[in-house]
Amino acid sequence: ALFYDSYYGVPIGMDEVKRHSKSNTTFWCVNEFEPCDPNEGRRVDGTCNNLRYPNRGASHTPFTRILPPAFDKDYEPKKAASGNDLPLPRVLRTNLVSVGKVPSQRLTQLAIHAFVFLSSDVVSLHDTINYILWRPYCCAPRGKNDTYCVPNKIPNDDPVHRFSGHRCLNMTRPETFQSIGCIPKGSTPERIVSSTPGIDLSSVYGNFLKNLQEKGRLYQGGLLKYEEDSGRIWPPSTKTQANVCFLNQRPAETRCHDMPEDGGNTLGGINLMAVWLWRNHNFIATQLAKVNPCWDDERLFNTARDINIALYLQFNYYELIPAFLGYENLIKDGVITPTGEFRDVYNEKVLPQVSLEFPFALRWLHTVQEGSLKMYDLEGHYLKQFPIVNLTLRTGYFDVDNNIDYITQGSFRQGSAKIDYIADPDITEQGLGPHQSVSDLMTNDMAKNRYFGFQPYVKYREACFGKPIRSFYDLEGIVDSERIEILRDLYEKVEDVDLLAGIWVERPIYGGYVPPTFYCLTIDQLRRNMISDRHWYERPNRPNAFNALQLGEIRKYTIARLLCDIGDKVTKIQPHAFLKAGFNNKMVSCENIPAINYEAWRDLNCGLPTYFNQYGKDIAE
Ligand code: HEM
Repeated sequence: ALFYDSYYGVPIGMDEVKRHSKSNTTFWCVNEFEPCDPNEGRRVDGTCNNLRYPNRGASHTPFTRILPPAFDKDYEPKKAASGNDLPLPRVLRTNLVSVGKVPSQRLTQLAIHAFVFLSSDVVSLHDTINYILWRPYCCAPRGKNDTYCVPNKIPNDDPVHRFSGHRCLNMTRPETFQSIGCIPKGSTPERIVSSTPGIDLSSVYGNFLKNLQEKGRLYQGGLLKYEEDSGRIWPPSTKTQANVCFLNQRPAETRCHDMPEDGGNTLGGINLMAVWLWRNHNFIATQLAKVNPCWDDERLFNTARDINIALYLQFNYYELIPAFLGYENLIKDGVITPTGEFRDVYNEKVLPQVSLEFPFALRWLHTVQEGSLKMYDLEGHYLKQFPIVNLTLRTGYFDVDNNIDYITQGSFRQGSAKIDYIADPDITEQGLGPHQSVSDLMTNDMAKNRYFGFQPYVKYREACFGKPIRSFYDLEGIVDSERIEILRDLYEKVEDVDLLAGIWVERPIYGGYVPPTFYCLTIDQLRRNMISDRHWYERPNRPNAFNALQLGEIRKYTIARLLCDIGDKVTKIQPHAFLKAGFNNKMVSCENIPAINYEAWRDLNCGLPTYFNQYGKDIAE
C-alpha cells in the first residue's frame, strides 16, 4: 500500500505513519491506498482520480477556496472595517430573513430532498455531531472553558426569545486539519471533512473500500446487501439498540440503516434519497444480469455502480440544478450541454476538490425547506403531516404505518417552501427538533460564515460579476430597496456585509430563481467537478467509458424514472417531478416516463442475441 499525507498530498514514510498511529490521527491525516492503475474505474475512496496527485479526491483532503480567507488575529472571525464587532448572527438572521410558511407553486419537496442529498455527498456530519452529542454544553458555564465552544448569543429583544428566556444557541467551531493535529496549530484553519470531494454517491457507497465491502456488498449478482420487510426493500439494518437513530420511538420504530456511511440515517430528505439510490443500484444490477448472464458479481457490481452514479449526475445536472439556476443559464455557462453528445473537458491540472464556498452557499437552501412533510395516499389524497426536523436520526419512522409510501407520494405532490426571503419557523426556531432545546439553523449558517473566514460579500460579488460595490447605493438593482435599508441599519459599511447576508437578500438571477452570488459559487463547483473528475460520465476517454448508445440511454433519465423504478408504490407521476404537476407537466402512468434500455449494455460475449442492430437502433421499437 501507499501512504500519503492527507493535507500536503505527498507520500510519507513508515516513521511518519507510526507517529500518526501513536497520536491516534491516522484516520484523519493519512490516506492509505493501493498503487494506481490508470485503467481502473472510479474508486470508492476517491484515490487515483488524479494520477499525478493520487490522494487528491480522497476523504480528509483539503478544500480549495474561491477567494483567500479573511480572519482577525489568531484566526478568530474578522471584525467590521472600523474594528468594531460585526452584528450578532442571530440579529442578522431575524432582521434579514422573515419567518413564515409560503408554499411554492413551482418546486416540489423532492427537489429539496435531492439538493440536501447532493450536499451530503461532499460534507460530513461531525461538525453538527460535535455540538449535539460531544459538546451539548456550550451554552452552560462549562462551555466557557472549552475553546471548541462558540455558541451564538440571543439578544434580549429577540422577536421570539424575549418571551422564552433562551439567550444562547449551542454551536462549536468547525473541525480543521489544525484542530485534529494533522498540521501545526497557528496556521490558517483549514476545514476537514470525511466525504470524498467527488459527487459520487458517498452516502450510498461510502468513502472507504473496507466499509463498502463489509456493510455494502452482498457478493452475489452485483448486488448491495438488502432486507425485505412487508414487501419493501431496505438497506441492511443495525441489529443493536445502540445506534445513531436516537429518535426512533421504540418499540414500534426500530429500523436504522447499517450502510457504509451514517448519512442515510440523518435528515429525512437524505434518508429517502439514500434508500432510493441504494435500491436503484440493485435494480440496475438485476437488469444488467438479465442481459449479461455471463457477467460475474464483480463486473455487475462495478458497472451498476458506474451507471448509478451517472444517472444521479444526469438528473442533478440536467434536471435538478436547472430547476433552480435556469436551463439556458447553465448552457451559456458551460455547465450542461444541449446536444446530448459526449463531452470531454477533463484537465488533470485541476485537482478533484470542492471549494469551501460551495457547500456553504448551499445553506441558502435552508430558506426553501418546508417544515411540514405532507403525506398523501396513492391517489393523491392528503393524509397527514409531520415536522421534517423531527425526522433527523429517526429512520424507524419511515418503516411504520406505510409512512414511506405516503412520504414518497408527498415528495412529488407537495410544494417546497417558496423562494421569497421567508424561512420556515421549524428551520429558524427548531432546526434540530428534539436534539436541542432550541436552535436556528440559519443563525448557525451566518456564524459559520465567519468561522470559515470568508471575505465580505462585496468581494465575492466583484469576483463573480466584475463590478465593484463601494457603497450601499451600488446595491440598487441587485438588492430590493427595502432590504438595502435593513442592511444599512445593521452594518456600518457595505464592505462589512457578510457573504451569506448578501446571498440572503439578493434579487434572483435573470433566467433563474436563485441569488446571483449563489449561482456563481455553485456553477464554479459544478464546472470544477467535471473538469477535475477523470471518471466523469460524459467523457468518451475514461476507463470503461460508456459508448454512444449507452450515454444516449443515460440521457433519458429523470428523477421521475427513479421513483417509477424503485419508489414505493409509485405508478404515476409527473414527468418533471422536481416541479409540481400542472398543465405542462401532467401526471402520467409510469409506462409513459422514458426508461433506460439496458440492452445497450448487452455483452455479445455472453452469447445472447442483441436487440439493437448495427446502427444502434432498437429493433423492438
Ligand atoms: C429538515 C431540513 C434540514 C435540517 C434539519 C438541516 C440541518 C442542518 C444542520 C443542523 C446543519 C449544521 C448547521 C451548523 O453549521 O451548525 C446544516 C448544515 C447544512 N445544510 Fe441543512 N438542514 C436541512 C435542510 C437542508 C437543505 C434542504 C439543504 C439543501 C442543500 C441543506 C444543506 C445544508 C448544507 C450544505 C449545510 C452545511 C454542511 C456542512 O458544511 O457541513 N440543508 N443543516
